[in-house]
Amino acid sequence: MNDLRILVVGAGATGGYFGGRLLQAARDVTFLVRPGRAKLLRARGLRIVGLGEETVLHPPIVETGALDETYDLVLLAVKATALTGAIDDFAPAVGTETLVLPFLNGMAHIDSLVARFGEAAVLGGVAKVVTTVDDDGDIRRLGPLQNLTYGARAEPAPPRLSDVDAALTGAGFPAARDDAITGAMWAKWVFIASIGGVNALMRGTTGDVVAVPGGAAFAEAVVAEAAAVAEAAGHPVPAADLEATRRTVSDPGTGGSSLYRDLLGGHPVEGEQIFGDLTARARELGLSVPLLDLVTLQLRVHNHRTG
Ligand SMILES: NC(=O)C1=CN([C@@H]2O[C@H](COP(=O)(O)OP(=O)(O)OC[C@H]3O[C@@H](n4cnc5c(N)ncnc54)[C@H](OP(=O)(O)O)[C@@H]3O)[C@@H](O)[C@H]2O)C=CC1
Ligand SMILES: CC(C)(CO)C(=O)C(=O)O
Repeated sequence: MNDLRILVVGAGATGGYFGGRLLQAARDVTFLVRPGRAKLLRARGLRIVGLGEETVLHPPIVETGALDETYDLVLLAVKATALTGAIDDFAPAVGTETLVLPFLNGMAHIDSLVARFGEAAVLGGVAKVVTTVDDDGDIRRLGPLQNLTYGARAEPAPPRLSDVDAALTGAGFPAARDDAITGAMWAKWVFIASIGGVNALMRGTTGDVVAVPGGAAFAEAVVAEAAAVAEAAGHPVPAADLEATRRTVSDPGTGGSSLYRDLLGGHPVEGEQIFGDLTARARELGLSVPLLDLVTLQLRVHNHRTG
């Protein structure tokens, strides 16, 4: 598996960004997209814009339903709300040697992927990037953060992981293998539940929230609830990561999460996967998480209203 053949499932904010960068670095990348996105990509190209950049790429694309070969690596970059359909759509790309690396926030997707493709095929992954699909359909960077970590969720790591390393590193964004990827995914989950919870409950950026009396204490209380669940579940967030999360939610300059952008845009949000799952685990572990329960309920109402 020297020249790794990569299928990026979803050419949205994360898949379009990291897949686009890999393409720029001359990796063998194909995008699996649905018909609407295919039409737009053919018409405009895949554009990465913002922060002074206007890159236009013309990636190879395959439309869902037309996949007729397997790939070495699948980068899964769909929202959790689209996961079930996406699994069916990319399944023909998964052969006996294929590895699947998901970018999704939360943890629930791992169970769905393992149930379909088996333990050995599914890597853990943490994507950090501040991008959105703008009104023109372009991938718009809203901030400089960009990095990707990935790794085997259990020992022994698949030997093919070194090929994944070779493909993902040195491609224009920081990328690194993490041998404790499950812990890293939990740490990211706590981070995204904290920032997303603060945004969703207060309908403001963390900057808006910490600007008012009581805002910083509220933000701290959301972080504490999320961190307590991770700890009780056996995945305590390392002190440095927790400190970074606390700093981020108390920083007046911090914007909003992708969940908050979806919420403001009136789109369905990943409420069950980021909050419902966390609060269900809290209940099983005998923890009380009243703020996270409120976020869960609020996002259920939002998703019910937006259909
Ligand atoms: N945006 C961000 O800044 C970050 C997001 N994340 C996480 O990454 C994950 C992906 O989010 P994000 O990239 O933002 O989502 P987007 O909605 O921007 O992109 C998802 C893309 O997946 C496509 N898609 C859905 N179903 C299928 C399918 N069956 N086959 C092919 N393509 C499909 C959608 O295409 P269509 O146009 O057809 O609907 C859409 O373009 C989420 O879990 C999110 O929480 C993590 C870090 C940062
Ligand atoms: C960490 C952050 C805020 C950016 O990667 C994110 O994951 C999101 O917006 O969903």
